[in-house]
Amino acid sequence: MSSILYDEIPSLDLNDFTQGTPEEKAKFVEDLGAAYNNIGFVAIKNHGLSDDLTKTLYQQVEAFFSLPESIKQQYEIPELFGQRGYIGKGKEHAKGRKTGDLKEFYHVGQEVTDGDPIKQEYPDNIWPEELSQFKATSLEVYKKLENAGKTMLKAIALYLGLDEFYFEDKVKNGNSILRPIHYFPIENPEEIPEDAVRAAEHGDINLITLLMGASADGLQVLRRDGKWIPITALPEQVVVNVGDMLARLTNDKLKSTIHRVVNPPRELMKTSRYSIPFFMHPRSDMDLTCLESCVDTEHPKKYENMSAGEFLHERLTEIGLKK
Ligand SMILES: O=C(O)CCC(=O)C(=O)O
Ligand SMILES: [Fe+2]
Repeated sequence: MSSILYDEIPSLDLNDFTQGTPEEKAKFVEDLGAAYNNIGFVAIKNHGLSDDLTKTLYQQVEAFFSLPESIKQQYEIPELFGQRGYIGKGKEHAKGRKTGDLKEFYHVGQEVTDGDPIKQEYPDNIWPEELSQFKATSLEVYKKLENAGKTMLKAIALYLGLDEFYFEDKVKNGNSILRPIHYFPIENPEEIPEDAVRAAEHGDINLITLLMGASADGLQVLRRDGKWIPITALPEQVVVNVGDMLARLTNDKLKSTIHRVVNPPRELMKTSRYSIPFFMHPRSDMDLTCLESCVDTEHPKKYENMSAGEFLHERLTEIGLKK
């Protein structure tokens, strides 16, 4: 096993995998595997999201979070445990913490349209009436990121020595979530809890995360030697990282790296930050039992057998979204 200490996250071109020669495709798989084995994050270009679509979604998202609190609250439905719609300021906290993060966000989930009975497992999406393009734009971005995620999972499967299509049926109509986030301005820093941060250090729950907008300052990843590395993605790149479900499946061969979003310096406290992660989840019945190929005497099995649905339920309770 290699042990590279990256100073920044590696950059890859998804076209090498989808349109490249067999050599380019193999190199993509090898580079991706090395990056996920070491730091758990890469930045990719040619992910299929156009600049225009990205811009339109950001514009809709900024307009939504600018609505009066009383309107936004109409889209917060407690019975949904934050699975769909608006989730207000300070509601979510990282696992093992009590102080809420300095953010508000909105969850858009899977729209099942092909008669798959899994539709009954998912609550309906909630759409803000005030914004004419929010629904169409977020669903279009959802599809694009889901497709890019499926391609990344093909490369991951090959790296793990599995069939290229190993994940295909597991993520079909999966429980993925698109999450536009607003890290709101802090008018009076004295009034927030002393240990409150934009997003406290955490690992993501899902298989992989595709993050639009990580080019804004603040996102950092924890390197194996304990050093925090800032993410320096370009505007046209999407950052793709390993989540806890994929780490479980691979017995930590692929690393779900701890990351956080730090507060801005005091003079910038009154500014907003936006980001839009797409959390790629499988269907709830996916078995996350460690792959046999990832367990040996040097790497004893670390995780008990669990389905994706069981793991998700456990984690949502730990982060304050589910009671
Ligand atoms: O806002 C970001 O850049 C990252 C957000 C994040 O890590 C998360 O929501 O899980
Ligand atoms: Fe995260």
